[in-house]
Amino acid sequence: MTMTVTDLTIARGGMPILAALSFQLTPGRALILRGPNGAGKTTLLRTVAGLQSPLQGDIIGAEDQIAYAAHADGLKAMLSVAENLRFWADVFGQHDDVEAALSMFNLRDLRDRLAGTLSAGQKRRLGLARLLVTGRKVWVLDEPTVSLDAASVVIFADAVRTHLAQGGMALIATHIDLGLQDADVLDVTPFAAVAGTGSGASDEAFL
Ligand SMILES: Nc1ncnc2c1ncn2[C@@H]1O[C@H](COP(=O)(O)OP(=O)(O)OP(=O)(O)O)[C@@H](O)[C@H]1O
Repeated sequence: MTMTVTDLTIARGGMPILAALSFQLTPGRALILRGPNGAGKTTLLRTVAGLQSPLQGDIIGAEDQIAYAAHADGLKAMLSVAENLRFWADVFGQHDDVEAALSMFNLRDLRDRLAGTLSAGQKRRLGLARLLVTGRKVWVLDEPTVSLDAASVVIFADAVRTHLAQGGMALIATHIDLGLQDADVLDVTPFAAVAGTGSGASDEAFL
C-alpha cells in the first residue's frame, strides 16, 4: 500500500494555504513535514486525515488506514490508562490486549490511574500509545513530542521505528529533530498559496 498525494491545494478559514503539493508515503518510510509556524502543516495533516476536504487534488491509497494524533489529547478523563487503550482498541476493532502499548510507552506503573489525573507529558505518552492499538498502517502525527521529556522523545522515536519496521508509514509535523535519520523531509514553505499566511490569522489555541 502506498499513499499518494497529488496536486493538493488546501485551505484554512476559507483561505488557500498550500497549493500544488504532491508526495508519496511508502511502507517502512516516514515523511517529516517542516515549515515555520503558520505554514500549513496542521492543515495538511487534517486534510490527509480526512477531517477537512482539499480545495483541489487527490489523496489516494490510505482509506481506512490512518491513525491521526493531533494537539488535543482526546483522552477519556474518567477512564484509567489501561481502560483508555482498551476503549480505543475497541473503536478500531482490534482485540489484542494493550500490554504492548503500555510497555512501549512506559505506562505500566500508571495503568490504573485515571487519565484525567496524569501530567501533561504522561497524557501525551498515553495519547501516543493509542496509535499502537489502532492497528492502522499510516500514522499522521501533529507535533507528537509536545510536553515529552527527552527520554520520552526517545521512546516515541523507537515506537515510530518499530512501526516502520513492521511496514507502517508515518507523516509527522515536528519542529524538533526526532532522530529518525532515514526519514524523508518535506518543507512545505515553497508551496505557500498566499504570501504572508504565517502572520495575521487567528491562533486557534485562544479561540
Ligand atoms: N480555525 C482557523 N481559522 C482561520 N485560520 C486558521 C485557523 N486555524 C489555523 N489558521 C491559520 O491557518 C494557517 C495555517 O495554520 P496551520 O495550523 O496549518 O500551520 P502550522 O504550519 O501547523 O503551524 P505551527 O507550526 O504553528 O503549528 C495559519 O496562518 C493559521 O493562523
